[in-house]
Amino acid sequence: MKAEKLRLLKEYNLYCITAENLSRGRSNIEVVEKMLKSGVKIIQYREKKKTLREKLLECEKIRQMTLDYGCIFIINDNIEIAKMVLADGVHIGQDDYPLERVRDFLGEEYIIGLSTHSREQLYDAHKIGADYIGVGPIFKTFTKEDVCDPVGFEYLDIAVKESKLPFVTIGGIKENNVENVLKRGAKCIAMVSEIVGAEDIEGKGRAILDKLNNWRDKNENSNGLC
Ligand SMILES: Cc1ncc(COP(=O)(O)OP(=O)(O)O)c(N)n1
Ligand SMILES: Cc1ncsc1CCOP(=O)(O)O
Ligand SMILES: [Mg+2]
Repeated sequence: MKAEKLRLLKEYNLYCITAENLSRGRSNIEVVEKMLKSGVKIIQYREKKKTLREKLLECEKIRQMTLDYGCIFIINDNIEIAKMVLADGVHIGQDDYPLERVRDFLGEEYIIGLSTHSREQLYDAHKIGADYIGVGPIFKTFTKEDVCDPVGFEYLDIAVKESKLPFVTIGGIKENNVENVLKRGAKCIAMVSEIVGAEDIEGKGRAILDKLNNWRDKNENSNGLC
């Protein structure tokens, strides 16, 4: 079950993250509905400003919606909400609860993703039992308030060569620069503002999924990896 979900993170895929403040007046629920209709298979709920009660109510709804569409549901930071709504997993950063404690709290079936910004953190993530890692921010981004400097392609190249875990590339990635990231070997791509800020979220999601699928077909066929 978990292995099947993790396969989605290993493949060419679009990993969509919510941000109501960038959603042009649309609610997280409306945005998630559109993401799901576009065919996205991994959604993270990331919400920094709402109360726990508000977040729980939204996550309960999104849990049901993602189950209806066969989409993985990851919750950022709020590990207790993830347990309450039976999400598929959580995403934590270097300053959040230690991964070992999160694993104790959630158990083996939950997916735990960990943000990494350096080779040292990548190896640590393997050691402490992360299921996948975040690699970024690749480019400059204004979406995250306390973001560190971009790690650029230098760390992405390390992750491509040395990560034994699935990795999700994040930070400043858009429809018009995603190929630069794919060229370095990234497969699972996270986007926030590009998706939630699009006038036509469904169209934008489909266009990026098409781009990833075309890239996969072209490159995996020519490498004889299919
Ligand atoms: C897929 C993915 N990668 C990185 C992050 C960032 O997590 P974190 O460093 O904990 O920062 P916040 O998102 O909590 O501000 C992420 N959320 N998802
Ligand atoms: C949550 C997060 N973690 C690292 S960069 C980032 C935000 C990425 O947002 P965008 O895709 O809009 O640049
Ligand atoms: Mg965090």
